Amino acid sequence: MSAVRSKICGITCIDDALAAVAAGADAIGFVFYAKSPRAVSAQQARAIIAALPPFVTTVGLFVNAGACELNETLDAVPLDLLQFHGDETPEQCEGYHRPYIKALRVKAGDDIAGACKAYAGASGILLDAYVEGVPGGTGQAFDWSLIPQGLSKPIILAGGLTPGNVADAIAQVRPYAVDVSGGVEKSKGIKDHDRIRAFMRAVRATN
Ligand SMILES: O=C(O)c1ccccc1NCC(=O)[C@H](O)[C@H](O)COP(=O)(O)O
Repeated sequence: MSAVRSKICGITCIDDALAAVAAGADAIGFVFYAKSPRAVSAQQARAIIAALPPFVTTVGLFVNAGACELNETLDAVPLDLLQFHGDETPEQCEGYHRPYIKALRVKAGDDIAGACKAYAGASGILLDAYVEGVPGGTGQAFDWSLIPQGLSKPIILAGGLTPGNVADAIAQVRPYAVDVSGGVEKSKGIKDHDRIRAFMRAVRATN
């Protein structure tokens, strides 16, 4: 099995971004969703990305953003990958002609295999916890046994991951990548660099 990749999401400052990269994160995520305490402006994200060394994937996260708002962000911010975390249809996701991942908030009975087929153009599918009324960044894990084997897309596992449970999550799910936000924070939007390092050590120990 190839090494599991990692994304640290909800990055709001240069120091946290550099700490994530130094710890070995493959990608960092920026939340462009105003209702989140982790939300950043295009200017903030641009400044953080300008401070990054090469070979770090930058991910822009949107929740049902309008085309105008999303295109303005794309014009201002050098994003490598889009993450659609709302109810965006496959057609809407495809409409930006950029690599993207689609997030699914998982609850019992969801047809995850069908969703992987529906979002045929996605680079990957991010599986996150379903919490009524909260689109993401919940800090809640979901029942990983709900994830079927043999899905047609690379799976990014998210939702309540921490330095303490990520190894078990990888052993059980064998995802392409893991994604974390709250589990490596001091407070919403402020990352704890020791927890980032502990999380990345735990991921590397499975590789
Ligand atoms: O992080 C947020 O605040 C957020 C808000 C609205 C939609 C999505 C959001 N985050 C998406 C992510 O990719 C998070 O990393 C993912 O939901 C996992 O979060 P956590 O459970 O805190 O690790």
